[in-house]
Amino acid sequence: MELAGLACAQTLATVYKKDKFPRVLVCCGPGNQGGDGLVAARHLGMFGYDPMVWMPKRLATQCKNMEIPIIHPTNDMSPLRDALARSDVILDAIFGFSFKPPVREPFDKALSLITESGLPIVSVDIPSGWDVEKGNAAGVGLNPDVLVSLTAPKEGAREFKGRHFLGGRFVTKTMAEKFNLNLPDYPGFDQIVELPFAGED
Ligand SMILES: NC(=O)C1=CN([C@@H]2O[C@H](COP(=O)(O)OP(=O)(O)OC[C@H]3O[C@@H](n4cnc5c(N)ncnc54)[C@H](OP(=O)(O)O)[C@@H]3O)[C@@H](O)[C@H]2O)[C@H](O)CC1
Repeated sequence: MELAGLACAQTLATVYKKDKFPRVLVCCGPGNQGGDGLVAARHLGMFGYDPMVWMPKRLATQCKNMEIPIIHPTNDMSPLRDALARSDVILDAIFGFSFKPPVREPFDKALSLITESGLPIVSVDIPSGWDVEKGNAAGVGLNPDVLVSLTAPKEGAREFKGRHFLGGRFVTKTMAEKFNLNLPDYPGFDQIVELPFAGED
């Protein structure tokens, strides 16, 4: 989770510079992906961004220690609406590969509000509301500008057409060979590597 969260923070910081996009709304779901989001919020704070966290339950000792404001949603969406109005970019850490449709409350309204905000979105591992195999087949998922796949790109991300990064630099050569993962090398000591645009051969 630590390396995954750092990769998410580094991806957002690579694309959305803090002088133009200082205020980051990190939307955290109820699973491990939400945990990645909290770790990313802490790293973004260390990078000098102004992160804020929206999440469904109290997982956030780290963020409290760093005085990162946390919005605990109820079914009332006004706190999220207000937070979106005070943000420059969104880190989508709501659902990852364990998402199963249909989207349940309060996330159904949240996904619509996030889309309606028009803010740039960086999604973690698989855009929230997309199926890990079938992509946005249900048509209810977010349409992010940037995706950071963790460990390896998922089948459902094949149709993603934005800037695509790979993070989670913890796959050993043995594991990569065992699972036949054809992963690119990471540059230097970076925790992320940008993948060729989907349209490029
Ligand atoms: N790829 C890797 O090697 C790593 C991935 N990481 C991150 O972890 C997620 C997968 O974590 P997991 O906890 O298995 O799943 P999610 O984070 O996707 O979320 C599951 C929770 O979401 C709830 N859920 C599922 N579907 C819905 C829905 N339609 N509406 C509302 N809520 C939903 C689900 O609730 P249940 O009641 O169904 O259990 C779970 O609470 C992966 O994608 C990466 O981001 C690791 O951190 C690092 C390695």
